Amino acid sequence: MVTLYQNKVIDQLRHVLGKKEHMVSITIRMEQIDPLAFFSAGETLFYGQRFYWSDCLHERTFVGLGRAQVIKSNEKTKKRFRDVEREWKQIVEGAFIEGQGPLMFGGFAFDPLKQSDEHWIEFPSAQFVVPTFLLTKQRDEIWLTVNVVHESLNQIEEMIDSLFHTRDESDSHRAHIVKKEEVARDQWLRSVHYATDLIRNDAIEKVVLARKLFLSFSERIDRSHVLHELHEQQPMSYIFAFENGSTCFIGASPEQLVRKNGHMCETACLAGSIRRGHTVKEDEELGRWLLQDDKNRREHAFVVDMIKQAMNEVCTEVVIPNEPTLLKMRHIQHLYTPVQAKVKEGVSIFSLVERLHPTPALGGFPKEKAVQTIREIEPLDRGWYAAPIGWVDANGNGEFAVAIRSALLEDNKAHLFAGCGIVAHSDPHNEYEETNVKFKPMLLALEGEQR
Ligand SMILES: C=C(O[C@H]1C=CC=C(C(=O)O)[C@@H]1O)C(=O)O
Repeated sequence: MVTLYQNKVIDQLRHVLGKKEHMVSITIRMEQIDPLAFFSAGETLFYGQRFYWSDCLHERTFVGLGRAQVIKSNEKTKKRFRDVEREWKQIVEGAFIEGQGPLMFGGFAFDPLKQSDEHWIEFPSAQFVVPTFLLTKQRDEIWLTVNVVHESLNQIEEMIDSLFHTRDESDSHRAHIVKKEEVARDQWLRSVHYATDLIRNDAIEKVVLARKLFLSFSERIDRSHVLHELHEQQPMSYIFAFENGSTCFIGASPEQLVRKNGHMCETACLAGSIRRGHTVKEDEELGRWLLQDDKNRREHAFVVDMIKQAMNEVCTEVVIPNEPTLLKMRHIQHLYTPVQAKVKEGVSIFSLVERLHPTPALGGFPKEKAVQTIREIEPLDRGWYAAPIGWVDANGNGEFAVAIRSALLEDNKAHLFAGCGIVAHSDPHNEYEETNVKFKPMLLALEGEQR
């Protein structure tokens, strides 16, 4: 089987390498291969240059290994969205394509104006990569795309050899947690208190404040294993990982930012939360309470109003139900309102992302004031947490999730992030408990390391 793929790829490349276009992109159909196994197989050759994405409906899974092209922006304004769009168009136009074509994966920082801390040093305000190898699983079909810029046939042949010969490293040692620290807990509680004062004084209407949990492990964290745990434990989430040098941003988010397919697009309002119950009865009671609770309905309404307005500006046929329903994840339930619309001619996925980020579910309301308040009073640098992460294909279709329930992994360290929406009657201790529930997906996946 190995030589079959190798031969197919090499045969196809032999005919097209040396074309005058800058990048050659070919795609072949493959037999079944597990995307997580492919991610793991890339460890030897591509550690620090891998990504993983699987959407919440399991419609598409992407694994990227290596870097054929990188788009990067350190731009601190909204221009970063347009810079990425322009560069992506140039790459696609300059490529020789056989098959489905290249795809890029990446994301944006939450707030490039926030003073950055050293942990996020490898994550600029925008970065996307076109991988050398892209494995696509769409429904039950598997495709391998190879994007070549400089490599020779021999190099590609060796890489494929390595990828399809790597064994499953199930005998590897599991790292266990040796230290757990709540970062700036008291400062965060004070910030929540301060934010409620600002809101009561009409300086702002809603702000989302996040905090951090720091974990240190006995040895290097096995990223493939964490992805595996996230898949097992959070099957209804977007599962993502983006490696950049020695660090990896990873998570299991329930929140869609936007999906564009041709003229159609979708987004979702997700805000307002309560834990899951221990019994079916308790769970239903908590859900009913959430649907009727004024504070949570207010938090949710800010998101619906803002998204409605943003979509109406660039879309037609915007469909938004009048009442939220419940979205139940493993540890938490949220108020949820799905949105569908038809995009106006010429509106790209990048402009949708630019318009929507950050929704009041991650920033607050009004948007600019909320982001500025976060910049001033939140005791951490969010980096890529709570920001758009996702993919765009050669036709401009794609999907972005909001990167929450996430962590930044270093070698044997993990920084976990969780936040919650603060409105006038928020109680700092209840909000603190809510962040504990929101840490759970990443915490359990990382603790899975020691099971
Ligand atoms: C900011 C987070 O969640 C947001 C998404 C859903 C519900 C939220 C809430 O109820 O506060 C938050 O707005 C997080 O998980 O870190």
